[in-house]
Amino acid sequence: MAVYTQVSAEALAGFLRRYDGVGDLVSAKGIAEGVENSNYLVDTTTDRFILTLYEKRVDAGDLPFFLDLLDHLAARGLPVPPAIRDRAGIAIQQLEGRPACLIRFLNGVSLTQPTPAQAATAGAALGNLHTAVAGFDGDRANCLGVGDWRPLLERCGTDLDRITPGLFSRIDAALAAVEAAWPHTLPVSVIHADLFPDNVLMLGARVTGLIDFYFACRDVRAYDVAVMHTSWAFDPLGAPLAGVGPALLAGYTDAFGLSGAERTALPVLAKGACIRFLLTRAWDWLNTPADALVTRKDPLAYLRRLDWYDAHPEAFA
Ligand SMILES: Nc1ncnc2c1ncn2[C@@H]1O[C@H](COP(=O)(O)OP(=O)(O)O)[C@@H](O)[C@H]1O
Ligand SMILES: N[C@@H](CCOP(=O)(O)O)C(=O)O
Repeated sequence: MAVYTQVSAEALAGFLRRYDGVGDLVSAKGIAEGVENSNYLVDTTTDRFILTLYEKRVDAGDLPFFLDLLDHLAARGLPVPPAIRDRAGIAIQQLEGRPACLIRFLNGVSLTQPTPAQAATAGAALGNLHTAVAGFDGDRANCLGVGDWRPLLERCGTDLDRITPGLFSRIDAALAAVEAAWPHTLPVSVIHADLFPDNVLMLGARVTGLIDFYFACRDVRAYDVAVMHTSWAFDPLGAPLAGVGPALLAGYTDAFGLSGAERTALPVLAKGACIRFLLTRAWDWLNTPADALVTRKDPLAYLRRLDWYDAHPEAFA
Protein backbone atom coordinates (compact mmCIF):
# COMPACT_ATOMS: atom_id res chain seq x y z
CA MET A 1 0.00 0.00 0.00
CA ALA A 2 1.39 3.38 -0.86
CA VAL A 3 -0.27 5.92 1.38
CA TYR A 4 2.26 8.21 3.00
CA THR A 5 -0.14 11.07 3.74
CA GLN A 6 -3.52 10.46 5.37
CA VAL A 7 -6.38 12.61 4.08
CA SER A 8 -9.30 13.20 6.42
CA ALA A 9 -12.84 12.90 5.05
CA GLU A 10 -13.52 16.51 6.06
CA ALA A 11 -10.45 17.82 4.21
CA LEU A 12 -11.29 15.78 1.11
CA ALA A 13 -14.93 16.88 1.07
CA GLY A 14 -13.77 20.52 1.25
CA PHE A 15 -11.14 19.89 -1.45
CA LEU A 16 -13.78 18.53 -3.86
CA ARG A 17 -15.88 21.66 -3.36
CA ARG A 18 -13.16 23.66 -5.18
CA TYR A 19 -14.25 21.97 -8.44
CA ASP A 20 -17.35 22.40 -10.59
CA GLY A 21 -19.30 19.29 -11.47
CA VAL A 22 -17.31 16.64 -9.58
CA GLY A 23 -20.11 15.95 -7.12
CA ASP A 24 -19.92 15.30 -3.38
CA LEU A 25 -17.70 12.80 -1.60
CA VAL A 26 -19.14 9.29 -1.27
CA SER A 27 -16.00 7.27 -0.42
CA ALA A 28 -12.21 7.39 -0.57
CA LYS A 29 -9.91 4.39 -0.34
CA GLY A 30 -6.11 4.30 -0.25
CA ILE A 31 -4.71 2.44 -3.29
CA ALA A 32 -2.45 -0.52 -2.59
CA GLU A 33 -0.37 -0.29 -5.78
CA GLY A 34 2.42 2.22 -6.32
CA VAL A 35 5.45 3.19 -4.30
CA GLU A 36 6.13 6.84 -5.06
CA ASN A 37 3.05 8.89 -4.19
CA SER A 38 -0.08 8.63 -2.04
CA ASN A 39 -3.06 7.66 -4.19
CA TYR A 40 -6.74 7.44 -3.29
CA LEU A 41 -9.67 6.11 -5.27
CA VAL A 42 -12.38 8.72 -4.77
CA ASP A 43 -16.06 8.11 -5.54
CA THR A 44 -18.46 11.02 -5.62
CA THR A 45 -22.15 11.40 -6.30
CA THR A 46 -21.33 11.90 -10.00
CA ASP A 47 -18.09 10.10 -10.90
CA ARG A 48 -14.86 8.30 -9.89
CA PHE A 49 -11.46 10.01 -9.58
CA ILE A 50 -7.87 9.40 -8.52
CA LEU A 51 -6.49 11.75 -5.90
CA THR A 52 -2.69 11.91 -5.91
CA LEU A 53 -0.60 13.59 -3.23
CA TYR A 54 2.98 14.00 -4.43
CA GLU A 55 5.67 12.63 -2.14
CA LYS A 56 9.43 12.10 -1.86
CA ARG A 57 10.83 11.72 -5.41
CA VAL A 58 8.46 14.16 -7.10
CA ASP A 59 9.74 17.73 -7.11
CA ALA A 60 6.74 20.09 -7.01
CA GLY A 61 8.58 22.32 -9.49
CA ASP A 62 8.32 19.51 -12.07
CA LEU A 63 4.53 19.15 -11.79
CA PRO A 64 3.75 21.74 -14.50
CA PHE A 65 5.94 19.74 -16.92
CA PHE A 66 4.10 16.48 -16.13
CA LEU A 67 0.64 18.03 -16.31
CA ASP A 68 1.37 19.96 -19.53
CA LEU A 69 2.65 16.72 -21.04
CA LEU A 70 -0.55 14.88 -20.05
CA ASP A 71 -2.66 17.67 -21.60
CA HIS A 72 -0.56 17.52 -24.78
CA LEU A 73 -0.93 13.73 -25.07
CA ALA A 74 -4.65 13.73 -24.21
CA ALA A 75 -5.23 16.36 -26.91
CA ARG A 76 -3.63 13.93 -29.39
CA GLY A 77 -5.96 11.11 -28.40
CA LEU A 78 -3.67 9.10 -26.14
CA PRO A 79 -5.42 7.35 -23.22
CA VAL A 80 -3.76 9.39 -20.50
CA PRO A 81 -5.50 10.95 -17.49
CA PRO A 82 -5.29 14.74 -17.42
CA ALA A 83 -5.48 16.52 -14.08
CA ILE A 84 -8.78 18.28 -13.50
CA ARG A 85 -8.77 22.06 -13.05
CA ASP A 86 -10.76 23.72 -10.30
CA ARG A 87 -13.13 26.58 -11.02
CA ALA A 88 -10.19 29.03 -10.89
CA GLY A 89 -8.38 26.97 -13.56
CA ILE A 90 -5.85 25.53 -11.08
CA ALA A 91 -4.74 21.89 -11.44
CA ILE A 92 -1.99 21.70 -8.80
CA GLN A 93 -3.55 22.07 -5.36
CA GLN A 94 -2.36 21.73 -1.78
CA LEU A 95 -3.97 19.12 0.48
CA GLU A 96 -2.80 17.95 3.91
CA GLY A 97 0.41 19.92 3.33
CA ARG A 98 1.30 18.17 0.06
CA PRO A 99 0.96 19.17 -3.60
CA ALA A 100 -2.10 17.29 -4.88
CA CYS A 101 -4.10 16.73 -8.06
CA LEU A 102 -7.53 15.33 -8.80
CA ILE A 103 -7.11 13.07 -11.82
CA ARG A 104 -9.53 11.48 -14.23
CA PHE A 105 -10.07 7.78 -13.49
CA LEU A 106 -9.37 5.38 -16.36
CA ASN A 107 -10.80 1.86 -16.63
CA GLY A 108 -8.54 -1.15 -17.07
CA VAL A 109 -6.25 -3.42 -15.09
CA SER A 110 -2.49 -3.72 -15.00
CA LEU A 111 -1.03 -7.09 -15.87
CA THR A 112 1.50 -9.18 -13.98
CA GLN A 113 2.00 -11.87 -16.67
CA PRO A 114 1.38 -10.20 -20.06
CA THR A 115 0.85 -12.40 -23.11
CA PRO A 116 2.72 -11.71 -26.37
CA ALA A 117 -0.48 -10.20 -27.85
CA GLN A 118 -0.83 -7.82 -24.90
CA ALA A 119 2.87 -6.93 -25.06
CA ALA A 120 2.54 -6.11 -28.75
CA THR A 121 -0.25 -3.59 -28.15
CA ALA A 122 1.60 -2.14 -25.16
CA GLY A 123 4.72 -1.74 -27.33
CA ALA A 124 2.59 -0.03 -29.96
CA ALA A 125 1.23 2.30 -27.26
CA LEU A 126 4.80 3.37 -26.46
CA GLY A 127 5.36 3.97 -30.17
CA ASN A 128 2.21 6.10 -30.29
CA LEU A 129 3.44 8.03 -27.28
CA HIS A 130 6.77 8.70 -29.02
CA THR A 131 4.86 9.95 -32.05
CA ALA A 132 2.59 12.16 -29.94
CA VAL A 133 5.39 13.89 -27.99
CA ALA A 134 6.55 15.59 -31.20
CA GLY A 135 5.84 19.29 -30.82
CA PHE A 136 5.80 19.19 -27.02
CA ASP A 137 8.40 21.72 -26.01
CA GLY A 138 8.45 21.15 -22.25
CA ASP A 139 11.83 20.15 -20.90
CA ARG A 140 12.94 18.12 -17.92
CA ALA A 141 16.30 16.40 -17.49
CA ASN A 142 16.27 12.78 -16.36
CA CYS A 143 17.07 12.95 -12.64
CA LEU A 144 17.66 9.17 -12.70
CA GLY A 145 19.68 9.00 -15.91
CA VAL A 146 22.97 7.22 -16.57
CA GLY A 147 24.98 9.98 -14.87
CA ASP A 148 23.00 9.58 -11.65
CA TRP A 149 23.46 5.85 -11.15
CA ARG A 150 27.03 5.93 -9.80
CA PRO A 151 26.23 8.54 -7.11
CA LEU A 152 23.24 6.40 -6.12
CA LEU A 153 25.43 3.27 -6.04
CA GLU A 154 27.90 5.11 -3.80
CA ARG A 155 25.06 6.26 -1.51
CA CYS A 156 23.87 2.66 -1.14
CA GLY A 157 27.49 1.56 -0.68
CA THR A 158 28.31 -1.86 0.72
CA ASP A 159 24.93 -1.89 2.47
CA LEU A 160 23.94 -3.50 -0.84
CA ASP A 161 25.69 -6.63 0.38
CA ARG A 162 23.06 -6.89 3.13
CA ILE A 163 20.55 -7.58 0.33
CA THR A 164 22.75 -10.29 -1.13
CA PRO A 165 26.50 -10.85 -0.63
CA GLY A 166 28.68 -9.38 -3.39
CA LEU A 167 25.94 -7.12 -4.78
CA PHE A 168 27.98 -3.90 -4.53
CA SER A 169 30.91 -5.29 -6.58
CA ARG A 170 28.57 -6.90 -9.11
CA ILE A 171 26.74 -3.62 -9.76
CA ASP A 172 29.95 -1.57 -9.63
CA ALA A 173 31.42 -3.69 -12.45
CA ALA A 174 28.18 -3.83 -14.48
CA LEU A 175 27.77 -0.06 -14.21
CA ALA A 176 31.35 0.59 -15.36
CA ALA A 177 30.64 -1.49 -18.48
CA VAL A 178 27.35 0.33 -19.13
CA GLU A 179 28.92 3.77 -18.63
CA ALA A 180 31.72 2.91 -21.06
CA ALA A 181 29.29 1.71 -23.76
CA TRP A 182 26.45 4.23 -23.24
CA PRO A 183 25.16 5.47 -26.64
CA HIS A 184 25.17 9.25 -26.13
CA THR A 185 24.46 10.05 -29.78
CA LEU A 186 21.11 8.30 -30.25
CA PRO A 187 17.94 10.38 -30.83
CA VAL A 188 16.56 12.05 -27.72
CA SER A 189 12.90 12.88 -27.02
CA VAL A 190 10.44 13.15 -24.19
CA ILE A 191 10.14 9.65 -22.73
CA HIS A 192 7.93 8.07 -20.06
CA ALA A 193 10.94 6.35 -18.42
CA ASP A 194 8.83 4.02 -16.21
CA LEU A 195 6.31 2.29 -18.49
CA PHE A 196 6.09 -0.89 -16.40
CA PRO A 197 3.03 -3.16 -16.68
CA ASP A 198 1.61 -1.48 -13.57
CA ASN A 199 1.60 1.83 -15.44
CA VAL A 200 -0.37 0.50 -18.41
CA LEU A 201 -4.07 -0.19 -17.92
CA MET A 202 -5.53 -2.79 -20.25
CA LEU A 203 -8.81 -4.53 -21.03
CA GLY A 204 -7.89 -7.76 -22.80
CA ALA A 205 -5.27 -6.77 -25.36
CA ARG A 206 -6.52 -3.16 -25.58
CA VAL A 207 -4.57 -0.38 -23.87
CA THR A 208 -7.04 1.80 -21.96
CA GLY A 209 -4.63 3.89 -19.92
CA LEU A 210 -1.03 5.07 -19.74
CA ILE A 211 -0.42 6.47 -16.27
CA ASP A 212 2.26 7.59 -13.81
CA PHE A 213 4.28 10.06 -15.88
CA TYR A 214 6.22 11.29 -12.84
CA PHE A 215 9.61 10.14 -14.18
CA ALA A 216 8.93 11.55 -17.66
CA CYS A 217 11.87 13.53 -18.99
CA ARG A 218 13.97 14.14 -22.09
CA ASP A 219 16.49 11.34 -22.66
CA VAL A 220 17.59 8.73 -25.20
CA ARG A 221 14.33 7.61 -26.83
CA ALA A 222 15.32 3.95 -27.18
CA TYR A 223 15.96 3.86 -23.42
CA ASP A 224 12.14 3.94 -23.04
CA VAL A 225 11.95 0.75 -25.12
CA ALA A 226 14.63 -0.82 -22.96
CA VAL A 227 12.82 0.12 -19.73
CA MET A 228 9.66 -1.46 -21.09
CA HIS A 229 11.51 -4.60 -22.14
CA THR A 230 13.08 -5.08 -18.69
CA SER A 231 9.69 -4.78 -17.01
CA TRP A 232 7.38 -6.56 -19.49
CA ALA A 233 9.46 -9.47 -20.75
CA PHE A 234 9.86 -11.10 -17.30
CA ASP A 235 7.59 -12.29 -14.53
CA PRO A 236 7.66 -10.34 -11.25
CA LEU A 237 10.49 -12.56 -9.91
CA GLY A 238 12.62 -11.92 -12.99
CA ALA A 239 12.09 -15.13 -15.02
CA PRO A 240 11.65 -14.49 -18.78
CA LEU A 241 8.13 -14.79 -20.26
CA ALA A 242 8.15 -16.75 -23.53
CA GLY A 243 7.60 -14.60 -26.61
CA VAL A 244 6.81 -11.40 -24.74
CA GLY A 245 10.04 -9.45 -25.39
CA PRO A 246 10.01 -10.01 -29.19
CA ALA A 247 6.27 -9.17 -29.33
CA LEU A 248 6.83 -5.92 -27.43
CA LEU A 249 9.61 -4.90 -29.83
CA ALA A 250 7.53 -5.84 -32.87
CA GLY A 251 4.59 -3.76 -31.60
CA TYR A 252 6.84 -0.76 -30.98
CA THR A 253 8.66 -1.11 -34.30
CA ASP A 254 5.41 -1.35 -36.28
CA ALA A 255 3.99 1.73 -34.56
CA PHE A 256 7.07 3.96 -34.48
CA GLY A 257 10.18 2.25 -35.87
CA LEU A 258 13.60 1.51 -34.47
CA SER A 259 16.84 2.36 -36.29
CA GLY A 260 19.70 -0.11 -36.63
CA ALA A 261 21.78 1.97 -34.21
CA GLU A 262 18.96 1.98 -31.64
CA ARG A 263 18.47 -1.78 -31.89
CA THR A 264 22.22 -2.35 -31.55
CA ALA A 265 22.24 -0.22 -28.40
CA LEU A 266 19.32 -2.01 -26.72
CA PRO A 267 21.43 -4.54 -24.78
CA VAL A 268 23.42 -1.78 -23.04
CA LEU A 269 20.29 0.37 -22.57
CA ALA A 270 18.49 -2.61 -21.00
CA LYS A 271 21.39 -3.36 -18.66
CA GLY A 272 21.41 0.31 -17.70
CA ALA A 273 17.68 0.15 -16.97
CA CYS A 274 18.25 -2.93 -14.81
CA ILE A 275 20.87 -1.05 -12.80
CA ARG A 276 18.64 2.01 -12.43
CA PHE A 277 15.66 0.05 -11.08
CA LEU A 278 17.84 -2.25 -8.99
CA LEU A 279 19.45 0.76 -7.32
CA THR A 280 16.27 2.71 -6.58
CA ARG A 281 14.61 -0.44 -5.27
CA ALA A 282 17.71 -1.25 -3.19
CA TRP A 283 17.78 2.27 -1.77
CA ASP A 284 14.11 1.96 -0.79
CA TRP A 285 14.70 -1.57 0.53
CA LEU A 286 17.44 -0.31 2.84
CA ASN A 287 15.79 2.98 3.85
CA THR A 288 12.00 2.49 4.03
CA PRO A 289 10.84 2.75 7.65
CA ALA A 290 9.39 -0.52 8.95
CA ASP A 291 6.01 1.10 9.67
CA ALA A 292 5.59 2.69 6.18
CA LEU A 293 2.35 1.75 4.38
CA VAL A 294 4.14 0.66 1.23
CA THR A 295 5.07 -2.69 -0.29
CA ARG A 296 8.78 -2.45 -1.11
CA LYS A 297 9.79 -3.81 -4.52
CA ASP A 298 12.40 -6.57 -4.76
CA PRO A 299 15.80 -5.30 -6.02
CA LEU A 300 16.98 -8.84 -6.79
CA ALA A 301 14.30 -9.29 -9.46
CA TYR A 302 16.40 -6.75 -11.37
CA LEU A 303 19.66 -8.59 -10.67
CA ARG A 304 18.09 -11.67 -12.31
CA ARG A 305 17.17 -9.58 -15.36
CA LEU A 306 20.69 -8.12 -15.53
CA ASP A 307 22.13 -11.65 -15.42
CA TRP A 308 19.70 -12.66 -18.18
CA TYR A 309 20.74 -9.80 -20.49
CA ASP A 310 24.40 -10.68 -19.87
CA ALA A 311 23.68 -14.28 -20.86
CA HIS A 312 21.52 -13.35 -23.89
CA PRO A 313 23.35 -10.78 -26.05
CA GLU A 314 21.09 -11.90 -28.92
CA ALA A 315 17.90 -10.76 -27.12
CA PHE A 316 17.30 -7.80 -29.44
CA ALA A 317 18.79 -9.18 -32.68
N1 LIG B 1 -5.88 7.72 -13.72
C1 LIG B 1 -5.98 6.52 -13.16
N2 LIG B 1 -7.02 5.72 -13.43
C2 LIG B 1 -7.15 4.52 -12.83
N3 LIG B 1 -6.29 4.03 -11.91
C3 LIG B 1 -5.22 4.78 -11.60
C4 LIG B 1 -5.00 6.06 -12.20
N4 LIG B 1 -3.88 6.59 -11.67
C5 LIG B 1 -3.42 5.69 -10.78
N5 LIG B 1 -4.22 4.61 -10.73
C6 LIG B 1 -4.07 3.43 -9.85
O1 LIG B 1 -3.23 3.79 -8.79
C7 LIG B 1 -2.06 2.95 -8.77
C8 LIG B 1 -0.87 3.77 -8.33
O2 LIG B 1 -0.70 4.84 -9.24
P1 LIG B 1 0.77 5.30 -9.67
O3 LIG B 1 0.62 6.58 -10.42
O4 LIG B 1 1.46 4.17 -10.39
O5 LIG B 1 1.42 5.54 -8.25
P2 LIG B 1 2.93 5.79 -7.87
O6 LIG B 1 3.34 7.04 -8.57
O7 LIG B 1 2.91 5.88 -6.41
O8 LIG B 1 3.70 4.59 -8.35
C9 LIG B 1 -1.98 2.40 -10.17
O9 LIG B 1 -1.29 1.17 -10.20
C10 LIG B 1 -3.43 2.25 -10.55
O10 LIG B 1 -3.96 1.07 -9.97
N1 LIG C 1 8.55 1.13 -11.54
C1 LIG C 1 9.59 1.22 -10.57
C2 LIG C 1 9.36 2.12 -9.42
C3 LIG C 1 8.29 3.13 -9.55
O1 LIG C 1 7.11 2.48 -9.18
P1 LIG C 1 5.70 2.85 -9.82
O2 LIG C 1 4.75 2.12 -8.96
O3 LIG C 1 5.65 4.34 -9.76
O4 LIG C 1 5.72 2.34 -11.23
C4 LIG C 1 9.95 -0.16 -10.01
O5 LIG C 1 9.15 -1.08 -10.19
O6 LIG C 1 11.01 -0.28 -9.39
